[in-house]
Amino acid sequence: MTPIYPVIWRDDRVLLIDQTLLPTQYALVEINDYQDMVKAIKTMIVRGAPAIGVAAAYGMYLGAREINTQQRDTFLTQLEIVAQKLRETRPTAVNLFWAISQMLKTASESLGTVEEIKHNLLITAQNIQKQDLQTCQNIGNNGLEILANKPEKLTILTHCNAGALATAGYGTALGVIRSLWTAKRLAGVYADETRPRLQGAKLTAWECVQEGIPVTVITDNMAAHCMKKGLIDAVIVGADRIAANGDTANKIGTYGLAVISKMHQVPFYVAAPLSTVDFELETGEKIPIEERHPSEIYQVGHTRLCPEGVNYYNPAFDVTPAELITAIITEEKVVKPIDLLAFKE
Ligand SMILES: CSC[C@H]1O[C@H](OP(=O)(O)O)[C@H](O)[C@@H]1O
Repeated sequence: MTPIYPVIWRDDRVLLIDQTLLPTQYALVEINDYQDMVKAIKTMIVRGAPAIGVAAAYGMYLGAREINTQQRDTFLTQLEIVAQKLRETRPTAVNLFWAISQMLKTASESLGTVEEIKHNLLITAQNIQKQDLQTCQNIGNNGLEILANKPEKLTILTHCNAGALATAGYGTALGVIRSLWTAKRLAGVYADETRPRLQGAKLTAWECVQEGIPVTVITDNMAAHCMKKGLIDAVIVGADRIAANGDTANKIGTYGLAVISKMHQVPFYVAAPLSTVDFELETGEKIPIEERHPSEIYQVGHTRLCPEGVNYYNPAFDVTPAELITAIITEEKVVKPIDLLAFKE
């Protein structure tokens, strides 16, 4: 099985798997400048909290590469303009902002010439990518440890795509699923299609099929019925931003899934790197929720679903309160939401 890497640094440019074309077409998009990266994040060619963090880091390097000055202060001022354009792409996933701040930190702490700063920025972007891959593998192993304590194989329900495509590789929620599968502790996956952009039906299903993991795609409104029939042993989802108290922003529909999980006493796990925790936010109340274009609701492919004259509301995320979350699977360990603060530096 060839590992899936959504962001690739090769021959001095970035290649992105175009996730808007999957599963019917696998294509790599060449990104040569930071404006292309801004567009790629906005249009979700690359998506998923950690993946857009990695993409933004490379976007910062591509932007730095285009700055033609040897004056340090001028360079740093122009790099901030690149940072702001990348910040404005999508508001919810904190990994994007974390990665940009890591790149700016490298630039401001780098001594030497502007060329040396640019070199250090590339190294930082590559390290962010490498660290995220290792983080996902650690999340996978920690999830295996906490879940594989029963003799029978597990059936896991997941929402959206928190897989290799959403990270530097391996995945967070799907990272746990991959680790369970490798350890022969997994019976199969139920993947919510995840309206309106269908990341579950298109991307999670694609990843599972690539690895031969049995996957059942269901529409989002079937999850409660599946739990009532006893088909689901646990739910594992990703995260875009976690507040200090454990309230978690994730793809729209996650909150509802947490409520029905509670109702059916199905364990509900969030799998996420610590870089997804925003310790500046005490609770999830102030997590910025991205609203996307209504066409994502009223159109599927070239088919229009709704008549003219209809209003729309298209929040891309919702916030699951900490009390509905059984535990958060991080790269360090599995913690109760209330214990997250222990990781605050
Ligand atoms: C590894 S967490 C990925 C996270 O990001 C997704 O959102 P989007 O596809 O809009 O970028 C979704 O919330 C996933 O859980």
